[in-house]
Amino acid sequence: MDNGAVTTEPLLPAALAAIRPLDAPAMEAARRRQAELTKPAGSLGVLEDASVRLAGIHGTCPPPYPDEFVVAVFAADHGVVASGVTPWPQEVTGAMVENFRRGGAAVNVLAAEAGGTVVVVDIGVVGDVDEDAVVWSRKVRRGTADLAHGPAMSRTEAEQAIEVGIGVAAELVDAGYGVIATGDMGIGNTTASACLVAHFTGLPAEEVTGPGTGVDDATLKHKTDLVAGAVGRLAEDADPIDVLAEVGGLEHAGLVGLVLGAASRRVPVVLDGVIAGAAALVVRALAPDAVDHCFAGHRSTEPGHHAALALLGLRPLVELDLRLGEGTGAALAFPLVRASAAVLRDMATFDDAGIGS
Ligand SMILES: Cc1cc2ncn([C@H]3O[C@H](COP(=O)(O)O)[C@@H](O)[C@H]3O)c2cc1C
Ligand SMILES: O=C(O)c1cccnc1
Repeated sequence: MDNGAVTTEPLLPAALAAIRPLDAPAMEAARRRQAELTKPAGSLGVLEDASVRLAGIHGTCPPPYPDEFVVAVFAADHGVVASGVTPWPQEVTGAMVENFRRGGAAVNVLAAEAGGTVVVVDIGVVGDVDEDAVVWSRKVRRGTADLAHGPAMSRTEAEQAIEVGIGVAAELVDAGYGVIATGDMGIGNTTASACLVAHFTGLPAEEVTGPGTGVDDATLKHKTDLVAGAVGRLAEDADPIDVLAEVGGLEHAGLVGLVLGAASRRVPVVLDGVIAGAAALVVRALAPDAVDHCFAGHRSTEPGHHAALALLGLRPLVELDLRLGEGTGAALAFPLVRASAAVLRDMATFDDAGIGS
């Protein structure tokens, strides 16, 4: 790592060892309590399911009410931009990091609306990025190599980036955040996402490659062919971290670590769009129980996100045709997760209210 950080004990083995299935008795208690609350059984729909999941993650019913949440935006550049998969220049990644720092991006606005904080992790932006309270310097390398022509990064770099994510999760949990939302910034990252989704779902590139920030038909065809070619280099049973190194991004690897780290501490994660969904597929391959600690904040219009959520078995909390990333969909969904905890904690039971059921 070129940030001078000295890695001591690797964090990944300990995180994987600490991840447990959801707590079945706490989930059963939450289901029983939902049935006793003053409403027809099941009438709060997905909110009831969310409250049961929260109880299972925390191992208590009612689960703690999450006052605060943080969006951890992992930012990195992608060598595949040189292959013409996005209309935007690479410099936009670093420029958006400065926009996040100043509070001017969509995720800043939407996180603030929901009472959340934004932290940006430079895990691989090409240009120099200054560190402060908002932007954390954790560069593993300055952008990936072009995945069209060979591995995006080495396995060691992918592992380092996962370690960064686990470390960030630990810092955020220690700082008291009760829910962590995922965010991403990286011009070109919908191409790497499509590769990950195609590999892990086994679906053809045409079904999981989308326009990203918006490309014309010819560019979408080129992007799709490029994804098919890159995924074709991977053995079906390839090790998930090798897959990440071959066709993923540094922010994907960071997000893998973030989810694993949060799950290992029994802290819920709200996933954002296709970039988070692609990272969660790597998580699923490494530690399936960690996926149960996640909520799908929303479903983006990118086709790969539909495919990823289907395989993850996660139902999106909102569907608003967003196609931005940054953590915007996760920030919008956080109040729903919080509301599900409030229902379990605050609603009266039929007994309390003296209403016969
Ligand atoms: C100004 C701007 C702000 C963004 N915020 C998130 N993204 C999103 O778009 C990019 C992925 O799309 P593609 O693969 O087509 O390049 C990522 O940076 C993602 O975070 C943005 C993109 C732009 C241009
Ligand atoms: O689904 C997303 O998060 C997304 C879609 C398009 C571009 N950037 C992100």
